[in-house]
Amino acid sequence: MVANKVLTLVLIREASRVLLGMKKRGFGEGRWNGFGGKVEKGETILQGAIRELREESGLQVTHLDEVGRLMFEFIGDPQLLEVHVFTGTKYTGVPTETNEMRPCWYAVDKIPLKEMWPDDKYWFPMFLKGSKFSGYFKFEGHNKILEYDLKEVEKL
Ligand SMILES: Nc1nc(SCCc2ccccc2)c2[nH]cnc2n1
Repeated sequence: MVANKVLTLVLIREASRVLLGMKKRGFGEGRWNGFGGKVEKGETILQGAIRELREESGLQVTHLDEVGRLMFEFIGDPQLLEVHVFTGTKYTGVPTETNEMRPCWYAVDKIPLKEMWPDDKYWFPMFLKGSKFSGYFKFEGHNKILEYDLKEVEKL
């Protein structure tokens, strides 16, 4: 039994816009997404989220709220991805392009869902409403969802 791979995903939000990054290489390349990645040994999931945000966007935050938990299964890969989704509104710094990500602000009614992971169109509306959510998506490759379940939750 392979342990889950724990990942973070940070969505910085202002009143009517969300900061996304275009992934320039690696997992999810060519898609807009929040900022995130692997949680390293010796750091908490929250510390990993804060670190990845800083490394990938240049933004510094002192507080993030966990708003979602998403599990991803990719057919043929025994390791499940366990993605902890965070949001924050108070930050310092200016969104800066890195070799990983090209940041861009998107109005909440113009989220580029067609250029994002296919599961995002199911849970992003819950995120925008300020709900907490928990979901599981089974993928074949990186573009086809074979099955999923997703629910809004009171508590993660
Ligand atoms: N939105 C979204 N994100 C991810 S991975 C997020 C975590 C991550 C991992 C590696 C580098 C950067 C960020 C997904 N996987 C499958 N569907 C998905 N949807």
